[in-house]
Parts: sequence; C-alpha cells; structure tokens
Amino acid sequence: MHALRFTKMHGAGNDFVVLDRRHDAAPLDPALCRALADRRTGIGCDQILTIEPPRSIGAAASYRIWNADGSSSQQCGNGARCVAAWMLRDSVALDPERCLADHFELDSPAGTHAVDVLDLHHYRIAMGRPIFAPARIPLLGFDAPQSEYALTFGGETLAVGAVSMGNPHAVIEVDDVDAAPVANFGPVLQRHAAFPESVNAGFAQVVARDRIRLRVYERGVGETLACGSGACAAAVVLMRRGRVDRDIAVELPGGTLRIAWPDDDAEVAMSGPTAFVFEGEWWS
Ligand SMILES: N[C@@H](CCC[C@H](N)C(=O)O)C(=O)O
Repeated sequence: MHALRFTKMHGAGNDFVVLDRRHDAAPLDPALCRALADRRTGIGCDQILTIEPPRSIGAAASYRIWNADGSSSQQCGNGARCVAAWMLRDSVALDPERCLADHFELDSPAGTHAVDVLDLHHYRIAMGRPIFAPARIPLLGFDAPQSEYALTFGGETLAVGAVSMGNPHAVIEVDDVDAAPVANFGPVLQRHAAFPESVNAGFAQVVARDRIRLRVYERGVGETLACGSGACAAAVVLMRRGRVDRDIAVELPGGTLRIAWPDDDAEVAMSGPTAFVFEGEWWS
C-alpha cells in the first residue's frame, strides 16, 4: 500500500488537491490525476496542484496544474492563491522566525507571479498581461485581435470574446447569467474547430460598471464554482469594450474576486480568498 500525503484546499469554491512535490517533480500520470479527482472513489477536486522547486531566481516555489480529467494547464488563478497560502503556512511551520514575507513570488507554467499577502486567507496575484493576438490564444481563422469574434456553434452565430491569460478563454456576454446555457454551449464551444487547444468558456453578465456575474465551464473539468483566470479573462474583455471600469468585482457561484487592470499595458491583478479544508493520506 502506498500513502500519498495531500492537502485539500479551495479558492472561492474552486477546489484543489495540493501535493508537495518539491522532492519529486516528475509529471503526474493522467490516470493518477483522474483517480485523485474522482468525487466518489478519490479525494475529489477540480484541479490537482503540484508544488515544485522554483524555476526562477528568487521565487519561493513553482507549481503545475492538472485538471480533473488528467490534462494539464498553464494557468490557474484560484490555484495560485491556494499555493501562496500553502507556501506561507509551510514556511511558518518550518521556521516562524524566517517565514515568507508579505510579498513573494511563485513560478507557474505561465510565468512568474508576484504575490501580496492581504491577510492569512486573502491574496493578490499578478496574473500577467492578457494576450489578445488570435494566434497566441490560440484562436484559428482570425488574423488580428477583435473585441468580439462571430463564431457559429449549436446552430447559432454568437459574438465571442477571446483572450489568453496563459490559458485560453472565451467570453460570452449574457443578459442573465442564471439562465445562461452553460452546460449546453460550454462543451460545444470547447470542441469548436476555432479553438485547437479547447477553451475555458465564460458566461458574463454586466450588473454595474464595477460589478459582473460570471459562470465558467472549465476545460478539463466542466462548470466550476469559480475560475480565477476566467474572472480575469471576462474582466479584461469587458474592460476593453468599455463596458465596465478598470477595477471590478467578479461574482462567481462560489465567491467574489476583485480584478484590476489599470491600463492595456499593465498586468492583471486578481485578489480573493483561500481556505484549507483538510489534510490526509490517499492510499493506492
Ligand atoms: N480554475 C482555474 C483554471 C484551471 C485550468 C483550466 N481548467 C484550463 O484547462 O485552462 C482558475 O482558477 O484559473
């Protein structure tokens, strides 16, 4: 019998199995990810986060992201905050005198992220600059960035915003997010030929200039209670259209995130909560 130690965490309801892989950073087997993520026979989670040695000078650690279906991703906003909270707690346990400060850096597959500790349960993460060039999202069939793309799917042509936050996102503006066809259009959009690496599909309702509501059908998972990179994607798409201000609240089914993007050349800042749920051993 093999025992794998894990920490269960969530950020605004987007839940994670966190594994300390600082001494064994070999990629996780997709079958192991699926087994851990299974909500009946495993621990249950949307993503598995593996904490690994830093890749850049000065970073506290790096992390990788594995979806519940075993696929990997480059970016996870809620996961970044949870890794930050995990690292802070770990550093306090190791040596309270020399624990991480209230500002440190983490490496992800998408780059290096500055972390600000707002309090022990709330973190602000620099999420990088959004990428609108279609080839880099990737979005096929368009040469230049547009604020919306006419895509035909499910028998309808819809105006879809598209952006990479390190991972690909589509954003559809809706009048009422509660009535949005998330479970129908999400998978269809993910299989659309225009998105060769699939896509995280966000459905956003503008409530006020400083507040939107959002549901996200995530790549590799399905609809989750929150998606941090999806919140950044919806915010920047709507900011570029002039539909909302540059600092907004994004209300997701599992909680609220704050997204700020001061200008088009700036990095996106995402703030939000984290929670430790339990720790344990998974036996195989
Ligand atoms: N929940 C995450 C995003 C996780 C990865 C995503 N499903 C993908 O495949 O790109 C977040 O909080 O950003």
